[in-house]
Amino acid sequence: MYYPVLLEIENKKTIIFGGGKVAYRKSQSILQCDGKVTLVSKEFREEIHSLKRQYPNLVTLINDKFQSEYITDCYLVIAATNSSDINEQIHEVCKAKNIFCNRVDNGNNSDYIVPSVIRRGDLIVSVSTSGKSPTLSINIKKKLEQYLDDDIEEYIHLLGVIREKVIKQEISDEEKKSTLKGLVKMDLEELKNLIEMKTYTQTK
Ligand SMILES: C[C@@]1(CC(=O)O)C2=NC(=C\c3[nH]c(c(CCC(=O)O)c3CC(=O)O)Cc3[nH]c(c(CC(=O)O)c3CCC(=O)O)/C=C3\N/C(=C\2)[C@@H](CCC(=O)O)[C@]3(C)CC(=O)O)/[C@H]1CCC(=O)O
Ligand SMILES: NC(=O)c1ccc[n+]([C@@H]2O[C@H](COP(=O)([O-])OP(=O)(O)OC[C@H]3O[C@@H](n4cnc5c(N)ncnc54)[C@H](O)[C@@H]3O)[C@@H](O)[C@H]2O)c1
Repeated sequence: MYYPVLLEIENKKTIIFGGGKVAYRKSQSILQCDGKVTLVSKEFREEIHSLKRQYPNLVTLINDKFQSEYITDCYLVIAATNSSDINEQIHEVCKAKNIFCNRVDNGNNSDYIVPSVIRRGDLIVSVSTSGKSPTLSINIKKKLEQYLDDDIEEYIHLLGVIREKVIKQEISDEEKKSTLKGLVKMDLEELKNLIEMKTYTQTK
């Protein structure tokens, strides 16, 4: 059974074997999170060359086929070749080196898998079917997107600002808890008013 987590990957290196469509999509999502990627493949899609031009310091391309020596000094590995034998070999090397490997061709045999994600500023909604149907994950994500208000990003930002101030206040833990619970019953305008009034114990 998979354990859901959020990883901090800023400036950390992920090695991706493969230079095709999936390697490209995985590279994009890592770069969006400020991670670094090293791709190893004999061929790279044009979009991958264009990522390299866009992020010259974060993307490294190695023109070679998989070799176990490449799996060193990295945080994560993604086995994204179109050969399940090679992906299996990559996973075996990772196991021996205690590095998490995502096998893109086999959701039952990966150390981690990647969910379909909605982001609105600091809000992250992840949807996974534990590898059973990525297409269903994408469909559920699209349905959930319709429920998120346009101003949710600003709303969460203000909640974060006020929460920090509430936590620093010299009031009892009980008062803090009830204030924080009250905050999420307020709407955006009410949060803005609270910030202007600088009284953070007011709740609904
Ligand atoms: C969510 C997303 C995240 C991402 O990749 O970043 C993701 N797949 C996405 C797209 C997508 N995947 C596939 C298609 C083609 C349509 C189709 O066949 O359905 C498309 C659409 C496209 O390519 O456009 C096919 C597919 N996917 C996997 C296999 C192999 C297998 O099932 O064993 C095959 C069959 C390949 C074949 O036919 O041989 C495996 C995995 N794909 C996962 C994640 C993990 C499980 C997630 C979950 O638990 O639901 C897992 C297990 C491993 C992993 O990749 O981490 C991303 C959408 C991002 C978004 O738009 O939100
Ligand atoms: N996880 C997902 O979301 C998802 C989605 C679609 C397909 N898939 C699976 O992922 C695999 C890859 O899909 P794709 O669309 O990227 O395929 P693709 O054919 O576009 O790319 C495969 C890449 O692997 C490289 N490669 C082959 N042998 C290699 C080796 N020994 N060392 C390094 N690189 C090597 C090729 O040069 C090519 O760049 C598919 O076979 C399928 O099983 C997964």
